[in-house]
Amino acid sequence: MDFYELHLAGLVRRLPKVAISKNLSIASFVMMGDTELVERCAEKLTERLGDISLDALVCPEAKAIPLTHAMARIMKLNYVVIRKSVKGYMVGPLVETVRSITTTEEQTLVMDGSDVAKIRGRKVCLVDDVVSTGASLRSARQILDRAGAITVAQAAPLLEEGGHDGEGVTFLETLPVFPTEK
Ligand SMILES: Nc1ncnc2[nH]cnc12
Repeated sequence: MDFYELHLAGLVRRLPKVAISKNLSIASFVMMGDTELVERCAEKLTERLGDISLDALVCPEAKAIPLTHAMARIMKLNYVVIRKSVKGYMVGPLVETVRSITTTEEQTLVMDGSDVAKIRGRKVCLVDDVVSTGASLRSARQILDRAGAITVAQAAPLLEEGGHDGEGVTFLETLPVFPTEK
């Protein structure tokens, strides 16, 4: 298997290249479970956000949850996770059907009603692990708008090349994409 050597937040990781189509391969980046990488990225990203005034962090489930938790600890904030399905234990969930611009697929995003109450009228930073096309950030902003939150910042350790232009996203490094080897 072919690998890409990622240098991020002072650490090095070997990411397996995975074909996502006949022509395109990505370097698979899964920081969830990598304690050292999560903690280091949290420190660097928090530093890079500077002294912006925030009331809470928000992330989509699932890969960005540990990073968001680590950042929230440093910033002494709580955080909200945008879920992908309604759970029986939720109280008055807010459900938003989003359609990505790049695919025609519909996706359901859900925020527990008690989480909506925490961020309504509040300033939040949206956190993800890797920003690719920007579709997932866009969808997340859609449900945040409906929840009445004010998204004042967006942050991710990696910005994948060839997708989102990075404008408005605080990031640490870019991640290349590759032609699929035949
Ligand atoms: N390179 C990547 N690795 C893991 N998840 C991703 N989502 C978008 N790009 C990704």
